[in-house]
Amino acid sequence: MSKEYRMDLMATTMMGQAKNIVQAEIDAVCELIDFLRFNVQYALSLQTQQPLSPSAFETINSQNLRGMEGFWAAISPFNFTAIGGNLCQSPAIMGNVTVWKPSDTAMLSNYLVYKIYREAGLPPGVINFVPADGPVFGNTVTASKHLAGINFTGSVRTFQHLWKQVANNIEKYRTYPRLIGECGGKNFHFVHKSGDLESVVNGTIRSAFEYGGQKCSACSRMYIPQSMWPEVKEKMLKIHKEIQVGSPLEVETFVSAVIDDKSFARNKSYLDHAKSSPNLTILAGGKCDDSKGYFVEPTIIETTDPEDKIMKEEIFGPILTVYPYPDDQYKEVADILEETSPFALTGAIFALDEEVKEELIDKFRDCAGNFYINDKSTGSVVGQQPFGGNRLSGMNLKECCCPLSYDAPVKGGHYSF
Ligand SMILES: NC(=O)c1ccc[n+]([C@@H]2O[C@H](COP(=O)([O-])OP(=O)(O)OC[C@H]3O[C@@H](n4cnc5c(N)ncnc54)[C@H](O)[C@@H]3O)[C@@H](O)[C@H]2O)c1
Ligand SMILES: N[C@@H](CCC=O)C(=O)O
Repeated sequence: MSKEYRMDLMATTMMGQAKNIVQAEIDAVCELIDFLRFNVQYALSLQTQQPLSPSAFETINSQNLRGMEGFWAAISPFNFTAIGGNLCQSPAIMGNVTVWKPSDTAMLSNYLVYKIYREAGLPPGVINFVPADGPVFGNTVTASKHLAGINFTGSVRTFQHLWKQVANNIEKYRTYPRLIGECGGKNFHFVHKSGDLESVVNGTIRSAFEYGGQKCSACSRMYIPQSMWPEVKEKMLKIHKEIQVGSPLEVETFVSAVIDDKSFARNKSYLDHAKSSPNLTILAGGKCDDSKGYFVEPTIIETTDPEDKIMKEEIFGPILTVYPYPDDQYKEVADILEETSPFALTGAIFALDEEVKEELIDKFRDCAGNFYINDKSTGSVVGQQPFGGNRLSGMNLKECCCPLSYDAPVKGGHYSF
């Protein structure tokens, strides 16, 4: 990809989706290129999987991969330019036609991705870029008898709605549509008293607040031993004071506005809940302002109730809630975590005690599609930490089914501002 296009992809992602320059590069350039490279290599490797031919002198058996009849609907979220560029092109690489509906709030960068594909030689009619209202698009594609599949990333609510629409129309289709959905999360950091304090502090600040907590993998709840909390809190509050909130176009900005008015209202409702609930104390942030841009302060909340709704529901903004627990009760608290939320996208444990580590890995095996050990819950790299959620977060469809995709060194999560 030319330097000009890489710059344009970053610029459109910064302006349209309010990513700072670092986050825009990770997403719109690096991850998109990684997806393109990975998908081609993966498609080629699928071709090599052939059935047995036990008596090759008499019979040669073969299996050919071909595109499906009809079209795939690719429906993408606002938060990653690379995800839009991936959802539409991965079915196309396998020989399918896709109709790509970008998010209403990521149109500019996504259109540029489409133009780059066309300029790179993609024939007309293979990937069809169709900006549209979500429900109008959903109603239209699920009513078509030619629907071959849906490649969706976004919220649980939208995916379940689409699934129901397909079920209601099931008798109309020429072929059974394949449904692929990767959805939301309520990602956790679970700290044991043997965890490395600096990794906890830096990893949690990054995971909770990079891109304003609008990565599907962002940490939004943390469980920490009471003995560690005072020092971790002090260090986190110190870093919090240095976080720059502002325009994504300013190079020192760490957190910018959330994506739109709906997101602002959702974030505000959780801040209002925190202000009125006796179980919750706002330690830092807590304000929001939509007079110019939809700004929500990076917020750290402490809770005395690990089952408060703020520990269960996806907020998708820069709001982190921390539950300090009695040090000797980590097993009981792990049980609570396991049951608290219907999501299971990403999670991380911070523990250096080998026995405890093994115990927690086993305990949380179904709580996260991507599981991190002594590292933050965000930042998966294509081909290195295959991504996909469990339970309501997704279908765990990754190129590798290993539930423990990443065992990082203890210092792996370090970061300096
Ligand atoms: N698991 C993952 O890999 C992953 C990655 C990124 C984002 N997400 C999740 O995505 C969500 C944030 O993205 P969002 O706000 O764009 O999600 P969303 O569900 O609001 O929208 C996703 C897409 O669906 C479209 N849509 C909305 N209603 C529709 C309908 N009735 N029929 C058809 N399409 C419809 C939207 O226009 C958009 O293009 C969060 O829940 C986040 O966790 C998950
Ligand atoms: N690759 C991203 C996940 C994408 C979801 O929004 C991460 O792990 O940070």
